[in-house]
Amino acid sequence: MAYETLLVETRGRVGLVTLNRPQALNALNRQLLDELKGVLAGFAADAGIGAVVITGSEKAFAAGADIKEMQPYGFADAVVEDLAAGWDDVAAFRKPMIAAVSGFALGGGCELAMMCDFIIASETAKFGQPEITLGIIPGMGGTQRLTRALGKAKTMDLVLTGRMMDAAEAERSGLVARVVAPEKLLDEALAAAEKIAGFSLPSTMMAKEAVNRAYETVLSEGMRAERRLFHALFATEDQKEGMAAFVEKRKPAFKHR
Ligand SMILES: CC(C)(O)CC(=O)SCCNC(=O)CCNC(=O)[C@H](O)C(C)(C)COP(=O)(O)OP(=O)(O)OC[C@H]1O[C@@H](n2cnc3c(N)ncnc32)[C@H](O)[C@@H]1OP(=O)(O)O
Repeated sequence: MAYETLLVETRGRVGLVTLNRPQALNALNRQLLDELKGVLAGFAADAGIGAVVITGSEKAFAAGADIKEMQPYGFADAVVEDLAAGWDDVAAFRKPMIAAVSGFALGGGCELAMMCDFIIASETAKFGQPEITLGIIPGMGGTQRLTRALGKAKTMDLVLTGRMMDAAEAERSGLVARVVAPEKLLDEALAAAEKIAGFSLPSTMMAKEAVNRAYETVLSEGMRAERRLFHALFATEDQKEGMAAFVEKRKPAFKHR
């Protein structure tokens, strides 16, 4: 299937989505969101996909939501359309998803990267929430996910000044999992995704669900959720296979069930 704003391919068990609006530094417009949601729904339903990588261009992962598209909105339009709410479907994707970020990841671009399970950044990456310079605030989760990732002080600094932080600062602050040379970015992200996709899919999905629970609940509830997910995995064929393979000193052949 052809998309106007995305390039989509599969590499083995990995789905690779490249944001493709170079003329607008991959600004996130309605069409891109619709296309991305469609692609992710396809990957969600495809048993052959075990992980996804989202990337952009060398210059920009994404320079934010499309300002030209938002410019004419009034309050009523934003409320009635529930502007930015459609991105919650992207954040709700249940298989592991990695953001491979080069260049600008600003506003909605930074927020999209944070919807992924972790971020691998090129040394050239620049993160920021510059919405304040436009007379608005982040609307795709920036004030919430950034605070959870960086803490209040750094988030206030970024959100209130609108400044950008480079990859080294983003890694030091805990936003980014790894920083790599620009030419290694995609290979590193695809290798990580391939590795994840080789594990039992129920276990990677439950690992993701359990870690995400830590963001949404108190410790005792999170522990209970983890324990139940942990117990549930003993009902899978892959748990039998994984442990048998360890004992028999061979590689496991997971069937993802
Ligand atoms: C989702 C919410 C609710 O949280 C809100 C948001 O995301 S609001 C958007 C937040 N993002 C920004 O404010 C960043 C806007 N862009 C820039 O500041 C600059 O483009 C830059 C610093 C990223 C790069 O600057 P430069 O290299 O000088 O390139 P430009 O000439 O500025 O851009 C090239 C081209 O892309 C268009 N562009 C860039 N960003 C956006 C955007 N977010 N929306 C729409 N269009 C964008 C820019 O207008 C240029 O196109 P032309 O005007 O030349 O046709």
